[in-house]
Amino acid sequence: MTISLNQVGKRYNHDWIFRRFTHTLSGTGGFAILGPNGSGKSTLLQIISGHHHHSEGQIEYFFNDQLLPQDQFFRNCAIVAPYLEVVEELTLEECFGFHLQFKSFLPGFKPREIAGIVGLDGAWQKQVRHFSSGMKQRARLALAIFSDVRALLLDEPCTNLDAAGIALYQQLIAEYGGNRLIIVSSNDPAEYSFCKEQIRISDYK
Ligand SMILES: Nc1ncnc2c1ncn2[C@@H]1O[C@H](COP(=O)(O)OP(=O)(O)OP(=O)(O)O)[C@@H](O)[C@H]1O
Repeated sequence: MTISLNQVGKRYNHDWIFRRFTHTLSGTGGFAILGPNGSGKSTLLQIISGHHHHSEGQIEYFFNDQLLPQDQFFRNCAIVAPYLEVVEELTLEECFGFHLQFKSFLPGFKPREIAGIVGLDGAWQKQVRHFSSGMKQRARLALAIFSDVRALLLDEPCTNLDAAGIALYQQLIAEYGGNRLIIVSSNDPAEYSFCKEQIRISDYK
Protein backbone atom coordinates (compact mmCIF):
# COMPACT_ATOMS: atom_id res chain seq x y z
CA MET A 1 0.00 0.00 0.00
CA THR A 2 1.28 3.45 -0.91
CA ILE A 3 -0.28 6.79 0.00
CA SER A 4 1.05 9.75 -1.92
CA LEU A 5 0.31 13.24 -0.60
CA ASN A 6 1.23 16.15 -2.83
CA GLN A 7 1.10 19.75 -1.55
CA VAL A 8 -1.81 18.85 0.75
CA GLY A 9 -3.26 21.60 2.95
CA LYS A 10 -6.21 21.96 5.31
CA ARG A 11 -7.97 25.17 6.24
CA TYR A 12 -10.77 25.75 8.73
CA ASN A 13 -12.40 29.08 7.85
CA HIS A 14 -9.43 31.46 7.50
CA ASP A 15 -6.95 29.37 9.49
CA TRP A 16 -4.55 27.07 7.70
CA ILE A 17 -3.83 24.05 9.94
CA PHE A 18 -1.06 22.84 7.63
CA ARG A 19 0.02 23.52 4.04
CA ARG A 20 2.24 22.00 1.33
CA PHE A 21 2.41 18.59 3.01
CA THR A 22 4.20 16.35 0.53
CA HIS A 23 5.13 12.79 1.46
CA THR A 24 4.94 9.30 0.08
CA LEU A 25 3.97 6.84 2.80
CA SER A 26 4.83 3.37 1.65
CA GLY A 27 5.99 -0.04 2.73
CA THR A 28 6.45 -1.48 6.19
CA GLY A 29 8.08 -0.06 9.29
CA GLY A 30 5.63 2.65 10.27
CA PHE A 31 5.34 6.44 9.95
CA ALA A 32 4.83 8.68 12.97
CA ILE A 33 3.01 12.01 12.58
CA LEU A 34 4.26 14.14 15.47
CA GLY A 35 3.48 17.62 16.75
CA PRO A 36 2.12 19.58 19.70
CA ASN A 37 -1.56 19.69 20.69
CA GLY A 38 -3.66 21.35 18.03
CA SER A 39 -0.98 21.13 15.32
CA GLY A 40 -3.12 19.00 12.98
CA LYS A 41 -2.01 15.38 13.48
CA SER A 42 -5.54 14.01 13.86
CA THR A 43 -6.77 16.22 11.03
CA LEU A 44 -4.13 14.81 8.69
CA LEU A 45 -4.98 11.23 9.67
CA GLN A 46 -8.69 11.92 9.07
CA ILE A 47 -7.89 13.39 5.66
CA ILE A 48 -5.84 10.30 4.77
CA SER A 49 -8.68 8.04 5.95
CA GLY A 50 -11.26 10.02 3.97
CA HIS A 51 -13.22 11.22 7.02
CA HIS A 52 -12.28 14.84 6.17
CA HIS A 53 -11.64 16.64 2.91
CA HIS A 54 -8.41 18.50 2.30
CA SER A 55 -8.54 22.11 1.13
CA GLU A 56 -5.74 21.93 -1.43
CA GLY A 57 -3.36 19.41 -2.98
CA GLN A 58 -3.79 15.81 -4.09
CA ILE A 59 -3.87 12.44 -2.34
CA GLU A 60 -3.50 9.19 -4.23
CA TYR A 61 -3.69 5.61 -3.01
CA PHE A 62 -1.94 2.72 -4.72
CA PHE A 63 -2.10 -1.01 -4.13
CA ASN A 64 0.27 -3.21 -6.14
CA ASP A 65 1.02 -0.14 -8.29
CA GLN A 66 -2.69 0.23 -9.18
CA LEU A 67 -4.39 3.54 -8.39
CA LEU A 68 -7.22 2.94 -5.89
CA PRO A 69 -10.36 5.09 -5.69
CA GLN A 70 -10.85 6.65 -2.23
CA ASP A 71 -13.71 4.28 -1.35
CA GLN A 72 -11.52 1.29 -2.20
CA PHE A 73 -8.81 2.59 0.12
CA PHE A 74 -11.36 2.68 2.93
CA ARG A 75 -11.92 -1.05 2.47
CA ASN A 76 -8.17 -1.61 2.76
CA CYS A 77 -7.56 0.34 5.94
CA ALA A 78 -8.56 0.15 9.59
CA ILE A 79 -8.57 3.05 12.02
CA VAL A 80 -8.14 3.43 15.76
CA ALA A 81 -9.06 6.85 17.12
CA PRO A 82 -10.59 8.22 20.31
CA TYR A 83 -13.37 9.93 18.32
CA LEU A 84 -14.45 6.68 16.58
CA GLU A 85 -16.90 5.04 18.96
CA VAL A 86 -17.55 1.35 19.36
CA VAL A 87 -21.34 0.84 19.31
CA GLU A 88 -22.35 1.15 22.95
CA GLU A 89 -25.56 -0.89 22.75
CA LEU A 90 -23.83 -4.03 21.46
CA THR A 91 -22.11 -6.74 23.44
CA LEU A 92 -18.51 -7.43 22.46
CA GLU A 93 -19.67 -10.56 20.62
CA GLU A 94 -22.25 -8.52 18.67
CA CYS A 95 -19.69 -5.81 18.07
CA PHE A 96 -17.25 -8.27 16.48
CA GLY A 97 -20.13 -9.77 14.44
CA PHE A 98 -21.12 -6.30 13.22
CA HIS A 99 -17.52 -5.53 12.28
CA LEU A 100 -17.30 -8.78 10.28
CA GLN A 101 -20.12 -7.55 8.03
CA PHE A 102 -17.66 -5.00 6.66
CA LYS A 103 -14.16 -6.41 7.15
CA SER A 104 -12.65 -9.88 7.67
CA PHE A 105 -10.21 -10.72 10.40
CA LEU A 106 -6.70 -11.93 9.62
CA PRO A 107 -6.80 -15.51 8.31
CA GLY A 108 -7.05 -18.12 11.05
CA PHE A 109 -8.30 -15.80 13.80
CA LYS A 110 -11.72 -16.33 15.39
CA PRO A 111 -13.47 -13.42 17.16
CA ARG A 112 -13.49 -15.06 20.60
CA GLU A 113 -9.79 -15.85 20.30
CA ILE A 114 -9.05 -12.19 19.45
CA ALA A 115 -11.05 -11.05 22.49
CA GLY A 116 -8.89 -13.34 24.62
CA ILE A 117 -5.65 -12.01 23.14
CA VAL A 118 -6.58 -8.43 24.10
CA GLY A 119 -7.73 -9.45 27.59
CA LEU A 120 -11.48 -9.09 26.96
CA ASP A 121 -12.57 -12.72 27.07
CA GLY A 122 -14.49 -12.09 30.30
CA ALA A 123 -16.36 -9.21 28.65
CA TRP A 124 -17.60 -11.23 25.66
CA GLN A 125 -21.29 -10.93 26.63
CA LYS A 126 -21.01 -7.48 28.20
CA GLN A 127 -22.47 -4.38 26.53
CA VAL A 128 -19.79 -1.97 25.40
CA ARG A 129 -21.45 0.86 27.36
CA HIS A 130 -20.47 -0.99 30.52
CA PHE A 131 -16.80 -1.21 29.45
CA SER A 132 -14.17 0.93 31.14
CA SER A 133 -12.42 3.43 28.87
CA GLY A 134 -9.34 1.17 28.70
CA MET A 135 -11.51 -1.84 27.78
CA LYS A 136 -13.09 0.19 24.95
CA GLN A 137 -9.63 1.09 23.69
CA ARG A 138 -8.57 -2.58 23.76
CA ALA A 139 -11.70 -3.38 21.70
CA ARG A 140 -10.84 -0.63 19.18
CA LEU A 141 -7.28 -1.93 18.87
CA ALA A 142 -8.48 -5.52 18.43
CA LEU A 143 -10.97 -4.59 15.70
CA ALA A 144 -8.34 -2.65 13.76
CA ILE A 145 -5.15 -4.67 14.21
CA PHE A 146 -6.84 -8.02 13.54
CA SER A 147 -8.68 -6.70 10.46
CA ASP A 148 -7.35 -8.14 7.24
CA VAL A 149 -6.34 -4.77 5.77
CA ARG A 150 -3.20 -3.36 4.17
CA ALA A 151 -3.03 -0.10 6.16
CA LEU A 152 -3.50 0.77 9.84
CA LEU A 153 -4.17 4.38 10.85
CA LEU A 154 -3.61 4.81 14.59
CA ASP A 155 -4.55 8.08 16.29
CA GLU A 156 -3.25 8.16 19.88
CA PRO A 157 -3.56 4.35 20.05
CA CYS A 158 -2.64 4.03 23.74
CA THR A 159 -5.31 6.48 24.96
CA ASN A 160 -6.71 5.21 28.29
CA LEU A 161 -4.48 2.12 28.36
CA ASP A 162 -2.66 1.09 31.53
CA ALA A 163 0.96 -0.16 31.49
CA ALA A 164 -0.15 -3.70 30.61
CA GLY A 165 -2.34 -2.33 27.82
CA ILE A 166 0.55 -0.31 26.38
CA ALA A 167 2.76 -3.40 26.45
CA LEU A 168 -0.03 -5.34 24.73
CA TYR A 169 -0.30 -2.67 22.00
CA GLN A 170 3.45 -2.84 21.37
CA GLN A 171 3.34 -6.63 21.24
CA LEU A 172 0.37 -6.63 18.82
CA ILE A 173 2.14 -4.18 16.50
CA ALA A 174 5.33 -6.26 16.59
CA GLU A 175 3.47 -9.53 15.92
CA TYR A 176 0.76 -8.48 13.47
CA GLY A 177 1.80 -5.08 12.10
CA GLY A 178 4.91 -6.21 10.27
CA ASN A 179 3.85 -6.39 6.64
CA ARG A 180 1.41 -3.48 6.63
CA LEU A 181 1.59 0.28 6.18
CA ILE A 182 1.14 1.84 9.64
CA ILE A 183 0.65 5.56 10.29
CA VAL A 184 0.57 6.72 13.92
CA SER A 185 -0.50 10.18 15.04
CA SER A 186 0.96 10.69 18.50
CA ASN A 187 2.92 12.62 21.09
CA ASP A 188 3.94 9.55 23.04
CA PRO A 189 7.07 7.55 22.17
CA ALA A 190 5.43 4.42 23.62
CA GLU A 191 2.99 4.64 20.70
CA TYR A 192 5.40 5.36 17.85
CA SER A 193 8.92 4.24 18.83
CA PHE A 194 8.73 1.33 16.36
CA CYS A 195 8.26 3.74 13.43
CA LYS A 196 11.06 4.03 10.88
CA GLU A 197 10.18 7.61 9.97
CA GLN A 198 9.01 10.59 12.03
CA ILE A 199 7.19 13.47 10.32
CA ARG A 200 6.64 16.76 12.15
CA ILE A 201 3.35 18.31 11.08
CA SER A 202 4.49 21.68 12.43
CA ASP A 203 7.07 21.80 9.60
CA TYR A 204 4.12 22.35 7.24
CA LYS A 205 2.68 25.67 8.44
N1 LIG B 1 -14.21 21.25 12.70
C1 LIG B 1 -13.26 22.15 13.02
N2 LIG B 1 -13.48 23.46 12.84
C2 LIG B 1 -12.52 24.38 13.13
N3 LIG B 1 -11.29 24.06 13.59
C3 LIG B 1 -11.03 22.75 13.78
C4 LIG B 1 -11.99 21.73 13.50
N4 LIG B 1 -11.42 20.53 13.77
C5 LIG B 1 -10.17 20.80 14.21
N5 LIG B 1 -9.93 22.12 14.20
C6 LIG B 1 -8.67 22.78 14.58
O1 LIG B 1 -7.62 22.18 13.84
C7 LIG B 1 -6.42 22.22 14.61
C8 LIG B 1 -5.78 20.83 14.58
O2 LIG B 1 -6.57 19.93 15.36
P1 LIG B 1 -6.14 18.40 15.51
O3 LIG B 1 -7.18 17.73 16.34
O4 LIG B 1 -5.85 17.86 14.18
O5 LIG B 1 -4.76 18.54 16.33
P2 LIG B 1 -3.82 17.43 16.95
O6 LIG B 1 -2.43 17.74 16.52
O7 LIG B 1 -4.35 16.07 16.62
O8 LIG B 1 -3.97 17.75 18.50
P3 LIG B 1 -3.89 16.82 19.81
O9 LIG B 1 -2.43 16.49 20.03
O10 LIG B 1 -4.41 17.71 20.87
O11 LIG B 1 -4.76 15.61 19.57
C9 LIG B 1 -6.79 22.73 15.99
O12 LIG B 1 -6.44 24.09 16.07
C10 LIG B 1 -8.31 22.58 16.02
O13 LIG B 1 -8.91 23.55 16.84
